[in-house]
Amino acid sequence: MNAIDTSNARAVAQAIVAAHGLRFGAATSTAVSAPHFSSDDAVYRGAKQACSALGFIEIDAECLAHAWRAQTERLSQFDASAWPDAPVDFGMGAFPPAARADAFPPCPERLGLYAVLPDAAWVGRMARAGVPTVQLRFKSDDAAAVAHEVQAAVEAVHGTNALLFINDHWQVAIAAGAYGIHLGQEDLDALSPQELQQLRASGARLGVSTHGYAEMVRADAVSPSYIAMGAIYPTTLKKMATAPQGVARLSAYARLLRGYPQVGIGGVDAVRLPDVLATGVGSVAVVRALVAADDPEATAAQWMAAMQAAPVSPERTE
Ligand SMILES: Cc1ncc(COP(=O)(O)OP(=O)(O)O)c(N)n1
Ligand SMILES: Cc1ncsc1CCOP(=O)(O)O
Ligand SMILES: [Mg+2]
Repeated sequence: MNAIDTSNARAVAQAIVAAHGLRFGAATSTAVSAPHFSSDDAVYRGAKQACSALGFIEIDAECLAHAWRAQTERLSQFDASAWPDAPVDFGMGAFPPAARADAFPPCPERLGLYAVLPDAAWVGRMARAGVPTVQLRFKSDDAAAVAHEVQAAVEAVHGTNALLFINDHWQVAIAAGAYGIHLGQEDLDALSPQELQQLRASGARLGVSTHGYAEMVRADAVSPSYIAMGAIYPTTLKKMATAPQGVARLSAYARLLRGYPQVGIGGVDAVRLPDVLATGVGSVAVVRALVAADDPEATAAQWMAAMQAAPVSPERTE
């Protein structure tokens, strides 16, 4: 490792881009404007410049830059090759998160194939096909229709081993006794402290969506049962506010979040599945790969076999 002058932000930026440009792609120059610096620290400034050049959005470049500075202080040296991956450097809570006093109830480390489904009939169908984790993602403002569909989904998994998460409609899900609830960042933001407390007290598992570093830190603050990361690839199912993350970033996220059950989602198909599994995530969530398949049961069986055969990433066993 060549010694880098850590008082020289430009040298820090160049060293980080040189070490990680191939992996994260894109950067041809460190001259990309970093719109705002919140500190004068040269490692922070150089890292923010580098992470911006590597294509990270502002809030993630900011988050990463602080982590680079924290890592450098903690190790008493700057190592451009060491992409930050210690939760403590991101200001996260104690790991493993399941041991925290405020942790949501645990769920399996490897949730396996995770089918995200539009109605209770699909939930029952995939649960009976042996899919280990299913989600009802029923988008409706009609309270009666939501209550009916959630109750039907809970009943649909009876007699199967499927773990059922309900997307968005957390109060209805608690009332119906669902295994867990999945919330996005906006859903979390909409909760009052009292509502978050009510959710915690319910005993339901909580999964949270994330789309980058800043959102992972936000998700970690509520100590959820699992963290979902995406969209990995382009998806036509949902309009995403952020660009597809790709597997290089997903691998970095998975390493940071080791200790959480992890779910990768967004645009995964049979061809892409091995690359996603190689990142170490213990679960892959899909909509179209199952719902639009010619034979959803056969497709689910193939995917489950592929996921069973995937080796546990060494990073997950450290
Ligand atoms: C497993 C899983 N991951 C992510 C999502 C997306 O949740 P959210 O960001 O709240 O968006 P909507 O699904 O509500 O449109 C998910 N549902 N499941
Ligand atoms: C709900 C959701 N959240 C992030 S990507 C996505 C859709 C995933 O659907 P598909 O697997 O068909 O791309
Ligand atoms: Mg949502």
